[in-house]
Amino acid sequence: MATDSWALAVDEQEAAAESLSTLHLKDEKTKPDANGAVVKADDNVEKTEDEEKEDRAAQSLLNKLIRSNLVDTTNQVEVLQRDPTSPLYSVKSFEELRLKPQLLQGVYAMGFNRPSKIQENALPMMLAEPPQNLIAQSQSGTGKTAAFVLAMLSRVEPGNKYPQCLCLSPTYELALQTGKVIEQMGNFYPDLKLAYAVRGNKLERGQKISEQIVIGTPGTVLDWCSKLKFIDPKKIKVFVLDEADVMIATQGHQDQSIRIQRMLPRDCQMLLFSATFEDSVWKFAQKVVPDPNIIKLKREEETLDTIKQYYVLCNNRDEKFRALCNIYGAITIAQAMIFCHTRKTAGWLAAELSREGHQVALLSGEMMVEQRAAVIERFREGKEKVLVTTNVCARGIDVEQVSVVINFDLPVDKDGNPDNETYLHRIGRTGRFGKRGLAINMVDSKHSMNILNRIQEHFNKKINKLDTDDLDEIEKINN
Ligand SMILES: Nc1ncnc2c1ncn2[C@@H]1O[C@H](COP(=O)(O)OP(=O)(O)OP(=O)(O)O)[C@@H](O)[C@H]1O
Repeated sequence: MATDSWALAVDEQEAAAESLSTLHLKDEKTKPDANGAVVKADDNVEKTEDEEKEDRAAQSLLNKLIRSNLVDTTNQVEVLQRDPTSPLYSVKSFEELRLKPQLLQGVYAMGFNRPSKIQENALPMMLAEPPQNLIAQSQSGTGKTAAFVLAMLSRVEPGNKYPQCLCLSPTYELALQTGKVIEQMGNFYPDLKLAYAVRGNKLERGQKISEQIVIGTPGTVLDWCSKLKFIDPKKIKVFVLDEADVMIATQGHQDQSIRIQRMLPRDCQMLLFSATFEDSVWKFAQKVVPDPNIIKLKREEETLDTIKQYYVLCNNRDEKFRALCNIYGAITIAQAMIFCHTRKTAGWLAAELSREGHQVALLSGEMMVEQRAAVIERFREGKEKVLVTTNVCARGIDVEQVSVVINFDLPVDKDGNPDNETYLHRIGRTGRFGKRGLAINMVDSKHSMNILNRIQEHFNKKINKLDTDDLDEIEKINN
């Protein structure tokens, strides 16, 4: 039958997509290295960062695992109302939202005192009557998950034993993280139950789900709504599509999400969240969220204004290492991050630095996400003083207390051109953390000198030469 064949195709798509997205999570043949970090046994293959597929889902999970509180931002929220003539409400306290007492209790029990920047505008919109649709974009850690969980919990009726809120996540692991927030915030609803529609969660055919909130990945949710009929989509009141940017990066998820959305009643509230908002996300968002209100919160701009930048001229990798040791010998570096172009160089450098007696942490692409989160956590706590990493691993991770950044290799894109954006992100600071910083670039060829010059021109900021054989000169840079 036609329906069976597409359901089968969906199955296959999701299985393929999930095996891709869990690539970094699988325990491959691993062995602990000198620092106790786990690295794959066969690490001899030279892989450039560009060959390492950027795994957005893994990155997103990593961010969630290492985040302990809200990312504060001074940028203004941009609001586009569906009906521009209606007054725009924003709230400065949770009390103003007139939440059910048990929900307010849950919010306070989580330690939230006041709404975050995006929540100030998003919450009144999401809780309005009649329900309104919303597309919201803000960087990771600004309170999106907490906002839509609150919206679901305020609409759910625990007395009704069937699914009323449906939340789509790109992966099983991300679904679990959101599930934890629902459980925490919904802690004071004794009858509230949560079901995970994820691969491997098998139910008997013909069964109906009694849980009021279902969270899952698109393929399985689609099966549960259509082929298996565990969920009656017509009874869904709130539909959340989380991490839309990650979602559309996975093949098949976009179509599946749209198919699910088509089964929902017209008056179902549709909410979509994304950390970024490139064209493809925007197009997708418009397909799944009719008549939306739109909220955008710009990322804090990074600048090089408070950073002293230097370069060191070397002939090869060993000389770069010696220069690094000289720098360490001359100035006191509380904590440094060192970026390498390949995993292999990163592994080699970490081992050499350990041999020299440094406490080194290595962040490498083949580590499982949880292990990477643990390494970052230890580094943040100051247990290690040097973090050696490739760019792919460190993308999007802020370690605010790092004052020295060393580009052991300069950032280049896949065509070998300077990657200015990555340079800025590695070294730059946002206004808020405007502490002075020090950046040292290692140059080991004509080609890398050319890259450095182009970076210099791009930012119109001078990068001074540093002679690492002259200890007095090195000492001066730290003043
Ligand atoms: N109003 C608030 N007050 C204090 N802490 C909050 C508030 N809202 C959320 N948080 C906390 O801030 C952190 C980030 O929030 P949240 O996970 O909702 O952000 P997000 O934008 O969904 O980011 P991500 O997509 O990475 O999860 C979490 O630890 C959360 O518990």
